[in-house]
Amino acid sequence: MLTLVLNSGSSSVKFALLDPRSSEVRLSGLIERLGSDAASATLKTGGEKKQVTLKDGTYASAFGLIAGELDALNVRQEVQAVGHRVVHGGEKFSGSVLLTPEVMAALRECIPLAPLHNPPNIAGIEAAQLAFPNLPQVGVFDTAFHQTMPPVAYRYAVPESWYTQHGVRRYGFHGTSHQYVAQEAARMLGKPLEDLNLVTAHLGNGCSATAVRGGHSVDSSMGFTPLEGLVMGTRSGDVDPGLHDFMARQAGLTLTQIMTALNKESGLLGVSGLTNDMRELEAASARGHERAALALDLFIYRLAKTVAALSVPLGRLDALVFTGGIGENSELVRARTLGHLGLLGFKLDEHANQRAVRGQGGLITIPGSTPALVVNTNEELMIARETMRLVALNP
Ligand SMILES: Nc1ncnc2c1ncn2[C@@H]1O[C@H](COP(=O)(O)OP(=O)(O)O)[C@@H](O)[C@H]1O
Ligand SMILES: CC(=O)OP(=O)(O)O
Ligand SMILES: [Mg+2]
Repeated sequence: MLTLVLNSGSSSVKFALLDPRSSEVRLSGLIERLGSDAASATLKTGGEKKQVTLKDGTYASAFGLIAGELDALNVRQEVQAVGHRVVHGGEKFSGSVLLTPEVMAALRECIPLAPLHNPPNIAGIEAAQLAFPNLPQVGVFDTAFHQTMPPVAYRYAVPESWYTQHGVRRYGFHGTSHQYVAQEAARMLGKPLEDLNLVTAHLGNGCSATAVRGGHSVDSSMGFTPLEGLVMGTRSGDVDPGLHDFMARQAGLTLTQIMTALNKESGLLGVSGLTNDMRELEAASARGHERAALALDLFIYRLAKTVAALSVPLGRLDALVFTGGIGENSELVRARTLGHLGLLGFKLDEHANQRAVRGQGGLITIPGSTPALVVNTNEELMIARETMRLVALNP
């Protein structure tokens, strides 16, 4: 029994074919530069990796390629369902759903809530429905896990009609990852999840941190859109809302230009003027590149402040969890973040921090410290499990 999991982004599709019961991954891949004529795919089967060029940059050819790979592996008959990551479910979706025509219509209504993420998600679903017309397709939302946030966490202090008429509230994202790593952290700590108060930090291209009390999200750093909160690769995170008007008047920018700058030209890239890639930034900073060093400082300082703020709804912090490409791999970001957080009782174990590389994870603090740990996220496995659960409920 296999599930195909798809994460369709604005210029890439990540996919994995896996068995949700054994967690075995049969095929995985990343199709990049969609929308251009230089689209290419990196595919992994077993231990082998190969690079393929697409005939054009459309979603249709991306899904044609995936279907072709399933045939080449002779596994198409074993695939029972397709699970999709959907970033924004608004207030309509508090859990995963079968992607019926009615649900697709409701998803289109959520486009204004996540203009950068939802359109490619929807395009990916439509292409998958054409490529695999006989398979049930399920949507798993980034926002679902955060539906347990109380009003004090999800409301903004804006006129009430903005919320009641336009759905302006905080939603939270990366929920699948926060939920998965919270469960794994409980397992690694040998304690029931119900008894644990955790802050989980998902640090990838998009970054967010969540307060998880007894396995439920009670607050998160991302809000109405995936732009709020932490400093990210190309996103600013929190800024003064007054600067939109100021930059429009002062620099003559349109709202679209301002939003593009905040989403795509800010964050690590904007401050360093160099790159949004944490590996490159660390290397440049080590060579003495001052703007790279500042970008790194800002990223870490803001992360630490957010972890401290998210401890407030928990009352007591039992552990901090690092995950995502940066959280799992950057020894430096973890060490320096904990360095800011002595007041919460964190004491780094340098050797453990060096050992905690992708594939291993584990505790990175010394005995007597508030525990901090590295947990490798697995959004694909969570989506595959959710997909099979939904399919079993709707035979
Ligand atoms: N060894 C490493 N050291 C520091 N940062 C790393 C390392 N490996 C990956 N990263 C960073 O992880 C980020 C990408 O995270 P990832 O979770 O893969 O992204 P996405 O959100 O696209 O899934 C990039 O900034 C990348 O530089
Ligand atoms: C919600 C979000 O920021 O997603 P990503 O990290 O994939 O950009
Ligand atoms: Mg990610």
